Amino acid sequence: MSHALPEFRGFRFPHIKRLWTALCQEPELPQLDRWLSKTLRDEKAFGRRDRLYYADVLFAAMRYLQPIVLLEAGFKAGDVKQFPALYQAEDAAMTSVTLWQSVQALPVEVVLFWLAKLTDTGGDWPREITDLAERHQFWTNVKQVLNKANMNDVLQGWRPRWQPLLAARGLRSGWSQELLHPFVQGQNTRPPLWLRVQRPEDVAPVAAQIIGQGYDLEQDGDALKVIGERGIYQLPAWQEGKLEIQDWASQQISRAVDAQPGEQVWDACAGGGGKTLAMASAMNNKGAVTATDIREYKLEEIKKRAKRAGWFNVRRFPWDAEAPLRLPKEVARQGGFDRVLVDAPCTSSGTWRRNPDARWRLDETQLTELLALQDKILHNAAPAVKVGGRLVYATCSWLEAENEQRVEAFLANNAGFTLEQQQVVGFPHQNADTMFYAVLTRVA
Ligand SMILES: C[S@@+](CC[C@H](N)C(=O)[O-])C[C@H]1O[C@@H](n2cnc3c(N)ncnc32)[C@H](O)[C@@H]1O
Repeated sequence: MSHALPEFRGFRFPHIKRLWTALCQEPELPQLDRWLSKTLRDEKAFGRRDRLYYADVLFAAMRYLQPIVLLEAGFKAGDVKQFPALYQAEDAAMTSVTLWQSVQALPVEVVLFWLAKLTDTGGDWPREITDLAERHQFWTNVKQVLNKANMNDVLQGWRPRWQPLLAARGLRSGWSQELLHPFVQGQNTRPPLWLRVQRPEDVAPVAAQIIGQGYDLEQDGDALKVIGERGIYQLPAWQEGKLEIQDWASQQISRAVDAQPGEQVWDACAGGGGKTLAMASAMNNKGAVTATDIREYKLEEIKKRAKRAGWFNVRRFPWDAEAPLRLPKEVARQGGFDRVLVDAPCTSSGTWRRNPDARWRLDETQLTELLALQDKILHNAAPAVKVGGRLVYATCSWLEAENEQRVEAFLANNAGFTLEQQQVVGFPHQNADTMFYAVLTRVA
């Protein structure tokens, strides 16, 4: 299930090389989707299909960064038997910084060669590659030795050091052995586009409109899954504000909050407001949603989106989780919020399918900092929940350390809360991102 690329055609190489070389000028591992939207906007000579093609190639290369670097190192070392040991050792020492430095040092044609092998893409070979026969032979041999060493997954861009983390997730969530391998492979495929319709009465007419425009559509309850997403912004339903793009796993988190009309709800880490809007939808302009975030500019996005959707009960202000929130008067009067969502900053490991560069950023330092931040946010958000109210802790990560272990740490210090349920939702059970939520009740 590798990410299928159209066959390489030599006339496209100069453009791929130019784009890849420009990408490698970035001093740090770049966030590819942002980089692409900025860069491709300036490529006036490209048509729509060109843009999609070049974006696909760069996305694929980003997914396979580590195997590309290490295959070249192994080829240069020339001892195929030692390749699994070399891979293990390099993986143990590699950080996002050293990986990116190694990528920057590789000739672009070498990147394309290994990318073609890893993704099973046929077509032309860059003419700069003069040792093709030896490279083909090395590839055939490498696959055999990795297979023998039970290390096939490294050719999916899966780091050996993630193996125990995935095993722990499998154990905790009861994923069968048969699910673990597709989970790894699935990291190299993009999930489809999921849409949320603002108002329940619009679901059927909007679905009919999307199908009428020639899209393939599947429904999971009220969530709509669109295949062949490109051009969705032209739909009248989109322009009329009836639709939001929101991953299916993310929709399940807002549903777990179960906001009711007339309640006081706080979205503590609201970001651009994906979940704020979903909760406002459920409340239908009755009661209020308070959206906060440390980054004030993100809250501006919520203002626009709420207006577009016709929700007038969303208020916004910055909050940086250094201390508990000063409750708005009417919330204080009722003893706190009815529901609080803490959608915490995390490694985003559950979004690797969409943002392939995020996987290479996951390292010990990043994780340690995030765990402390998650504890702090949860600890300082909790006092705002009224007795009898609900606290939902969520991440877009599948790592136990960011999820169940944070909930355990919280419960150990907050005896007034009980855990109702916790689970990972989305991929591999659904074709979506992978996310986690825990539902807690304040009992005292
Ligand atoms: C996972 S994102 C939120 C995504 C958002 N809920 C959505 O559905 O679109 C986490 C958010 O936490 C915010 N954040 C990071 N550190 C914070 C802090 N110390 N206090 C409050 N928010 C923080 C980030 O700015 C980011 O927007």
